[in-house]
Amino acid sequence: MATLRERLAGDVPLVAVSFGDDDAAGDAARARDLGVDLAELRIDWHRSTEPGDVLRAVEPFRAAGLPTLATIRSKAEGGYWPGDDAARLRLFEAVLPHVDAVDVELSSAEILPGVIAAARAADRPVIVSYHDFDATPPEPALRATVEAALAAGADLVKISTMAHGARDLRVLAGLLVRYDSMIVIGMGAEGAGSRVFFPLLGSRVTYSAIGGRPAPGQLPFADTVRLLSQFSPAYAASRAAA
Ligand SMILES: O=C1C[C@@](O)(C(=O)O)C[C@@H](O)[C@@H]1O
Repeated sequence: MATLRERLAGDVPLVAVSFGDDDAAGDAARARDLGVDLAELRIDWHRSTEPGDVLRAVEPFRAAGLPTLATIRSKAEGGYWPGDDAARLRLFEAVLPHVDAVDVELSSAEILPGVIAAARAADRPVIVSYHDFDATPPEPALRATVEAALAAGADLVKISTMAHGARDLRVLAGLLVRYDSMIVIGMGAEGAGSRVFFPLLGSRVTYSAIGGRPAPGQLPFADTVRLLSQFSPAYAASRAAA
């Protein structure tokens, strides 16, 4: 079985679902049974962010054999992390050996080098991310963001911005034409098609929802699987083989 690092570097897009800690055991079992490729553990959604409690909520996903991505999203980028950055770095360090990859915002400049160093030490790939829940910045600004994330040591760069129409979708698609190792998402109703179409252009991960708290424009997991299977023979074959 390929490692998550190998799958992220491959040609077949992965379908992720985000989970909190409401019912980790049930979520992990459901995700495994449904064939979720990647469980994004939204630790900023957890009721307790004590490392021991977080590790207890991570464990069922590991036990189910699901690839895991730890995200502790800052409030500045739409998340709910209640603490300071020093505590966030400590939590990343505690969790890293127990997950397969991490996601950290480029804007979390104070902890970015520490998270990347800890991920390197644990040999885990790092997604360096950028979110804009209001708009899609112009292409030169987004290119500068991608370049900065790559310079910081990103294995993958994730750009997720609110898309208002064709112009924004073209800007976002342009990033996939220009760079490899990208995750690109157009959020919102007008971006929803990007969640199926951008993986066809090489975006490595698409995020979907099983109940819970869907991000703007996110499609249900079952719809994402159905549409991606229809348009990506490689994805359909990977599901058939799983
Ligand atoms: O950054 C992303 C993408 C996302 O915001 C989305 O729009 O699908 C959902 C988040 O959970 C994830 O961390």
